[in-house]
Amino acid sequence: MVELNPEVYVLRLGHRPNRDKRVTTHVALVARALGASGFIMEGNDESVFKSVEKVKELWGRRDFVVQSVKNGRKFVEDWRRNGGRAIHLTMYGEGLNSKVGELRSQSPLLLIVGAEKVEGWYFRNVDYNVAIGHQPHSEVASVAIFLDRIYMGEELDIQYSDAKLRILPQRAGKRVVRVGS
Ligand SMILES: C[S@@+](CC[C@H](N)C(=O)[O-])C[C@H]1O[C@@H](n2cnc3c(N)ncnc32)[C@H](O)[C@@H]1O
Repeated sequence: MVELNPEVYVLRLGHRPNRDKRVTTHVALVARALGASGFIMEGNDESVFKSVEKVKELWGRRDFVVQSVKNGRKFVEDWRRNGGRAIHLTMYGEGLNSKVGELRSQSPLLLIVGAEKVEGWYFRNVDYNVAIGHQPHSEVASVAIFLDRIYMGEELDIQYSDAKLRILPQRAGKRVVRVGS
């Protein structure tokens, strides 16, 4: 497996169980697939956690952390107190191009993404507010682009050694082989 640095975790704020199941699940799946080490959600939603656990079980990376926290602010405070860097992804922040070099040399990183409006507290109490372009789009795209840029595309070659299933890439059609139990 490729060794990716820095270590990145994703904190999802503002999840609304009646509206955000799919998007929040996608934030977590993108984080896992593109090399992050864990997904933390403020609040709880068993259906999101179940979907991610199912993917881990079949496709590997069983050590990918999936955690629910009651209070996102406290999590960020503790994270920073323990030496981690907190990065809020927001279209109002500083452009990723100007920050990515500096961020590559720091670890672990906590990426914070919202659902609707993110409280002002986060803008003031993180190490960086980083924009993935200055247009409104999506938390899923923001996490994906951030990980791709920080890992410079190496995350696309990840193979998880504890996977039960592996894809044999095809020009056309699908081939999936069972590699573990
Ligand atoms: C659907 S957007 C919500 C935007 C919301 N209207 C606001 O004012 O924050 C959900 C999340 O996607 C992320 N996001 C959207 N566009 C972004 C951008 N251009 N750069 C970085 N993150 C972005 C942010 O983390 C945001 O909280």
